[in-house]
Amino acid sequence: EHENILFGPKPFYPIADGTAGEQMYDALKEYAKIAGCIALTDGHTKENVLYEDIFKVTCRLANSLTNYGLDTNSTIAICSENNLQFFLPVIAALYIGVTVTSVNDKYSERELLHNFDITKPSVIFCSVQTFKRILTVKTKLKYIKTIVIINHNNGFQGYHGLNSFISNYCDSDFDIKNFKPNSFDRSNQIAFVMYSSGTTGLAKGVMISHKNLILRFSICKDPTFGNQINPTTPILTVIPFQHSFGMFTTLGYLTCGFRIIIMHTFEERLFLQLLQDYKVESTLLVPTLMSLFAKSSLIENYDFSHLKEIASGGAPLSKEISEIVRKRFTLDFVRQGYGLTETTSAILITPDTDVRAGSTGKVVPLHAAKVVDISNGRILGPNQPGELYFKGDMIMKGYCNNAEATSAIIDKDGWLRSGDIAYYDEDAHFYIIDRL
Ligand SMILES: O=C(O)[C@H]1CSC(c2nc3ccc(N4CCCCCC4)cc3s2)=N1
Repeated sequence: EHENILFGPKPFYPIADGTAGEQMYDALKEYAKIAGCIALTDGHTKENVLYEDIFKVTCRLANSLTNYGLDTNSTIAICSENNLQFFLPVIAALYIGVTVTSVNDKYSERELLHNFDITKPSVIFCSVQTFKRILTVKTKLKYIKTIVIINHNNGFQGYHGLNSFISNYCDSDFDIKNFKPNSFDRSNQIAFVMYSSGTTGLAKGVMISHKNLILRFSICKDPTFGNQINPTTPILTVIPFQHSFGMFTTLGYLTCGFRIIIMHTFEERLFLQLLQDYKVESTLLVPTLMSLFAKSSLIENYDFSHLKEIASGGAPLSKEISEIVRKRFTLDFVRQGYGLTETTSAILITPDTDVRAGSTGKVVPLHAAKVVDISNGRILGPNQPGELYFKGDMIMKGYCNNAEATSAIIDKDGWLRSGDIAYYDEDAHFYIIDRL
């Protein structure tokens, strides 16, 4: 009965122990020892944040959150555009098992109210830019205890900035040498709640466990499906951190010690200038930006000799656009990944040595896929289109407080329905055809 079920290969490295918070802590502690090792660079302001800064601030912030009264039953929200501070509350929460829910920084108050109604966060970490909307929403929701403005040191209008929150709640005798992330059951503890409309219209809360997340950490280090682990490797990303694609790729990059150049708004000239000036080796794009580069007249003006890969995700990428961009950047291949919010991150990824034009890749380690005939439920063989199903430890725990919607998408054997029509070729490379 394993007929026509496609399994990913063994992981290159065995799955590491510990929660996602413990694994992140170990990685940051390691890179913090490399003097001057840069973690993040703001592509707009050129400001840098070092691994040792992130390590120190996240440990102090975790201690502050604990003293504020948060624990593994608590949820915090992050509502911010891409910036250098975005991951500080996220990582601090991972250390102590506080659940993080990330909401779209472009959302209206009504959309924010709907999302917060699902997750009921007690503290909202926002930016100067989102503060006004968050303050209005807070006045309507009694379970929100306070707001912290992450890209402001001292805060304003009676609310703390990141530094003033820490100096107010961190142990006065805090010594980082004594700080340790909490240990808890990584399979059950919810690390994130992300929002997805799934196969219906209404936004639901997707529960991602620490176990789901450490599988992403493992895959991003896999030489075939991810990147080589060379600290300081420059990566450029414009993917919104608030969405699964940007959140889990960037967290993965931090566990690899990469130098991540970030943008909060896409500007073509700046993007190309950053690729050149920082000798970027890999960059993440979405298909709309791939199409823009397919038509761009600026590419010839820059030197991309260090660029090894362009990787696309977040939506299907046409073979034509992929080929045009590959040639224009004189690359051997453009890599693709396919994932759903419900599968944490990419569950199909082009293996870097075997990229087929138009294919979104092969099944990642420790997962399985099958293509099902929607008329009779039979599992199909190669080159026969049907509905894609997935199974494995990146499949979400379920939808927040919505057992009915969960059982509608994950069956009793743990197979998740994708809602996408696809086929695979004789060598198990997958091709997405359409949305159901
Ligand atoms: O389409 C979606 O709803 C979102 C949910 S999470 C997601 C993806 N996550 C990832 C994570 C990584 C990648 N990569 C592109 C392929 C090259 C190697 C890995 C990076 C592609 C994707 S697409 N797509």
